[in-house]
Amino acid sequence: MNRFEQAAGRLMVALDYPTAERARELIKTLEGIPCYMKVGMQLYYSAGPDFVRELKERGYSVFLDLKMHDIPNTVKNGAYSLTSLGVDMFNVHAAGGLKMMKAAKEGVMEALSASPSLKQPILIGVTQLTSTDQKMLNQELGIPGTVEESVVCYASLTKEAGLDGVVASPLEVRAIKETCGQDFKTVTPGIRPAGSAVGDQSRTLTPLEAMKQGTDYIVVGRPIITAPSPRDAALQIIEEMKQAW
Ligand SMILES: O=c1ccn([C@@H]2O[C@H](COP(=O)(O)O)[C@@H](O)[C@H]2O)c(=O)[nH]1
Repeated sequence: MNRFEQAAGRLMVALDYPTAERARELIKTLEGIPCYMKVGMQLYYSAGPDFVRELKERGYSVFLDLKMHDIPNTVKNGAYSLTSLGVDMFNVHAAGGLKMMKAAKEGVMEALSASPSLKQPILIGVTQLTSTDQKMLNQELGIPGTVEESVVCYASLTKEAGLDGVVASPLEVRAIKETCGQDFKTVTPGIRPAGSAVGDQSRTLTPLEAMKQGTDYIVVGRPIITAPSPRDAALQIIEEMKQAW
């Protein structure tokens, strides 16, 4: 694998579109770039599992970003379904607690036992959303301490539950890896190339800065999908990622 492919495989493009048709247009412009495709609630709720199967048939790795958060039994059954669907990565909210996250892992393992040809998905916990800032954490959510402390606390809980990693901002990657180990995966949204609009994100870094923090995957939506040329935007981000090595 060359450096371009290595970097592209760590870029997750957020297909935040209302329909499969719109997502397909973007995918066409990114042809030949072996990035991960992230399917979130907007697209999944409209296009469903068929669109995930289509992405898999086209050879993409798929992160299904549905952030499950429910009682343990429900999450276990959801995890069973998503594992059976063949996604490469999916997530649950760490705020659902240890029992809920362990149940998610059980759902994965039961699906794998029922269909041994399935590949085990990477299962990750969402810590604090990258839109959450210090004031919101303390005053709205009623969680004391710093954002980093809360993120590391959720990351430790996620590891204890047997999951593979977390979603966090790139600003917390070093602290997460120091506490949970270098192999514990970090998936980081809140990526903003220099000069691009921050929007509703609160905890951001550029692609290069995020890679230098040691993140495993960067998630990029609007800076690519709303760019005049999404292909050029994605290629520029990959070039920036490569500079970290
Ligand atoms: O904490 C989180 C968890 C998930 N996301 C998702 O990542 C993308 C980011 O999109 P941008 O347009 O680059 O802001 C989006 O799909 C979110 O749902 C996140 O941003 N933060």
